[in-house]
Amino acid sequence: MVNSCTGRMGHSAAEAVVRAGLTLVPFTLTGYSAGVAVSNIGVAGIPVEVVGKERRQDIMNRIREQHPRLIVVDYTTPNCVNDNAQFYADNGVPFVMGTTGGDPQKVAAAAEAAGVYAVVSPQMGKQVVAFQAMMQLMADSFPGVFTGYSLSVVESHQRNKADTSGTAKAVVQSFNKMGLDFKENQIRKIRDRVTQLEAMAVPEDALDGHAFHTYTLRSPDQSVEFVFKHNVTGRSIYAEGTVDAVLFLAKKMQEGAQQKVYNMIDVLREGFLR
Ligand SMILES: NC(=O)C1=CN([C@@H]2O[C@H](COP(=O)(O)OP(=O)(O)OC[C@H]3O[C@@H](n4cnc5c(N)ncnc54)[C@H](OP(=O)(O)O)[C@@H]3O)[C@@H](O)[C@H]2O)C=CC1
Ligand SMILES: O=C(O)C1=N[C@H](C(=O)O)C[C@H](O)C1
Repeated sequence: MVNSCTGRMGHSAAEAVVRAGLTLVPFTLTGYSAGVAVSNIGVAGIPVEVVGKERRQDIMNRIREQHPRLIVVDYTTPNCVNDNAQFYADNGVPFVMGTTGGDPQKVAAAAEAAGVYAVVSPQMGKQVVAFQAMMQLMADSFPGVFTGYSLSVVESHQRNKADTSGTAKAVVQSFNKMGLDFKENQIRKIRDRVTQLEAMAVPEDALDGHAFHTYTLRSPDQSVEFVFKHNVTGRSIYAEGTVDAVLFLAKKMQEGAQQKVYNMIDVLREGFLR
């Protein structure tokens, strides 16, 4: 089940689910209430019924009965991510949480408390996850290595992305361990199209779907500069990674693994890539 197929990322993930030969549950949640939402949307030719909050428990009861091996994928919005995670946990349903914002620790805690399997990650793109893991490794191996250096973080995304990049926030935590004094609220968020086109060189056809990240570190005397950059256009990298996370969870469930909550670095480490 992918929530929400009405959104860009949810739709793309649902298409990847179908491409991978998995069964897409023909229901998806929406933030709208009854009577306002479109009642049906198509994903790769499959009609998917849009379900408002007032019906979500009834529909979830039906889905759980019909699909005992159900796994939910969530790409919704920062303002409902914690409520959704609690809903899945309360229903004992394993989930892949790709939605950023909200309180990711609470998302993980909800799954943990309910004993529900989950992958929670602000970044599903495997190669970007590998970069994240590399930064974590560097921080763990050489804590304080960049003490005294300055850091600038710039992230550019489509105009209607509400929150600051969850990926940038996660990478900043590693830089903090490396000795860089930098707060999440110092991340420069670019959402205006002119800057995206002119300063960030985002291709025009990717303005509605891109994730450009640049991390620049400079020594106190400005004689040394490090630049780490990952620029993504479109959404396929995340959609394919989402399917990997779903398959990884299915395997963990089958094995009855003791650990319940994972991130994408765990998925990568297990070599669970298609
Ligand atoms: N982990 C990763 O690798 C990635 C994460 N993301 C994250 O995914 C999220 C979604 O991004 P994107 O698809 O671009 O955003 P969109 O705005 O396109 O989609 C969000 C969708 O969420 C739905 N929604 C809102 N409230 C609820 C609710 N209460 N219950 C169910 N659905 C709801 C909306 O549907 P409606 O309008 O019908 O209410 C909307 O279609 C963001 O947090 C983004 O940062 C994005 C890319 C990669
Ligand atoms: O909203 C997006 O588009 C993305 N969100 C994630 C984030 O907040 O880091 C991942 C990627 O940047 C795309």
